[in-house]
Amino acid sequence: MSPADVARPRRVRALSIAGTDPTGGAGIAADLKSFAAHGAYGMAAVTAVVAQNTHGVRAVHVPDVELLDAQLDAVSDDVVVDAVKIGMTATAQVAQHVAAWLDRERARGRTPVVVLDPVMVASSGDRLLSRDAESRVRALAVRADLVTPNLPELAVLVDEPVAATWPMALDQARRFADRCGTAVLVKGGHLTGPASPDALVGAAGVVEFAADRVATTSTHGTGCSLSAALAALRPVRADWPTAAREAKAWLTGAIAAGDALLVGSGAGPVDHLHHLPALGRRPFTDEVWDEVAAIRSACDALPFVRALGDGTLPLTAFEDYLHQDALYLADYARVLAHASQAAPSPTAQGFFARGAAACLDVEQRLHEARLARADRRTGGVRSAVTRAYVDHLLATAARGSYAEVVAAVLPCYWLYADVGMRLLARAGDLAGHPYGDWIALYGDPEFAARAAQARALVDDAARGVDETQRRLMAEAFVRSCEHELAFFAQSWPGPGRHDERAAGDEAVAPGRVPVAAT
Ligand SMILES: Nc1ncnc2c1ncn2[C@@H]1O[C@H](COP(=O)(O)OP(=O)(O)OP(=O)(O)O)[C@@H](O)[C@H]1O
Ligand SMILES: Cc1ncc(CO)c(N)n1
Repeated sequence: MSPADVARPRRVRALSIAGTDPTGGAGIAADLKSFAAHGAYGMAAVTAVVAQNTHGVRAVHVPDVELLDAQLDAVSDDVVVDAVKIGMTATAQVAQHVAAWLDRERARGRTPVVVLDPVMVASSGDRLLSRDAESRVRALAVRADLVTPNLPELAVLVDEPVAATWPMALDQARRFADRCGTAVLVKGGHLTGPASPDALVGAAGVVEFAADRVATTSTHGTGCSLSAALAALRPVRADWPTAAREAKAWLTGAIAAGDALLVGSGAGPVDHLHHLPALGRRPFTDEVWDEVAAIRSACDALPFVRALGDGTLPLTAFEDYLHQDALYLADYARVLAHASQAAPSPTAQGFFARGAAACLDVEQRLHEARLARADRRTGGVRSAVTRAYVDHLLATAARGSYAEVVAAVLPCYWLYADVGMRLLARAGDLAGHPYGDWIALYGDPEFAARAAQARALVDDAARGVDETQRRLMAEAFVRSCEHELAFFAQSWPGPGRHDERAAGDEAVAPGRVPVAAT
């Protein structure tokens, strides 16, 4: 036995033994997607090659059973299988060979969870199991831990007419479960009416899983997908009811999301990955960086930023800016502390806590060294621009989610690292540069690395949220970028200065001189 067999696997090793569907909605393709959607490592052995699409089955080829045996042995000679899902067996011989393989696994002391979806007829009405194979499928059911028939399949298994009502179906399931000693998940997809319930019928009684019927034709492969989900989940869930409740809720969502796939013009497939909306999307920060391209160019073009870079900025304008920045950073630090408090991981918690401390420490030191007048270091009046930015951040912290807050605080890292890097590259040698200390601080690769870490945390947050939240994150980010632009612009003494300041400055505290008037 290899060390890998002894160690606990990170994922359930799940094997599908089933037929194919080149359009990916049913059979092995559906099983593998369903395994992945439930965190399992998927494997597959092909029983039958089926030419089918969302309209129906065109041709079926069942390879020699020797090839099936060889596939199954290739898997079990090499891999410990934790869960097996058996779908289309096609012929009596295939069903018999799968049963024999299960017996060989048991003889080796292996006891994978076995879910049997007794596929007999496709949703299109085409037969997928020869009639003489039906008794062999019953023999397979005896070896399974769970059988998942739809109503017509259940009728065949008990050799009775198709149940006309849900109570009749439950009664058939009860009798079949007793007869073969295997739990039955009877599926209500073929009922008519506003509901599509399933029920688990076994030794522990009947557990029903209610669900509204989704008004859709995207139900191709629902049975395959459900049985594969059950196989993937059972090894890592306490019992069948827990696994079934979870699989059913997931499947209902997958059915509802199926139409949007636009796959085929018949009965379309379900969206197995509907619960992972961020999958395959561009990272959030790439998307919003493009959204603020105009703001970034406007920042670079600001007379204030250009003059800061080439050293021609009047010192009073720089001090004016730094003073507002000190006032800003004091509140920004509070918002970072809030992000730390709400953070979902120790990494994020530590990052934002250190960020809060750094604002009050490293960056404030620049202000203290720079701002000769003590009243500008420790107090003073926020300009309207500063207040608007801080109010946006504080409001986001008060009302928004963690994801929105981190999106709102990101521009302060990222835009500064971006501007700083370019100013440093343009200035080249900072020796003798009047604002060399400022440029060195924000142009530092160390600061760029912190901005990159902030970006990664924002992308982590974006992966876990729905579309509405993602939009709110983008809004918070863009708004902060707009405030950053206005913030740089506010201290420019000449043309190009944002002039909303004079009109909207914060009320002057008694005895205080407004910044704009100094
Ligand atoms: N329109 C629907 N809305 C919600 N759930 C549905 C709908 N149709 C089927 N289901 C669910 O999908 C699962 C499969 O049910 P169904 O009885 O259709 O099995 P099946 O016939 O084996 O599926 P397949 O279409 O793969 O052959 C069950 O959980 C059932 O309740
Ligand atoms: C291969 C295969 N298995 C199962 C079904 C039932 O949907 C199907 N259509 N095709």
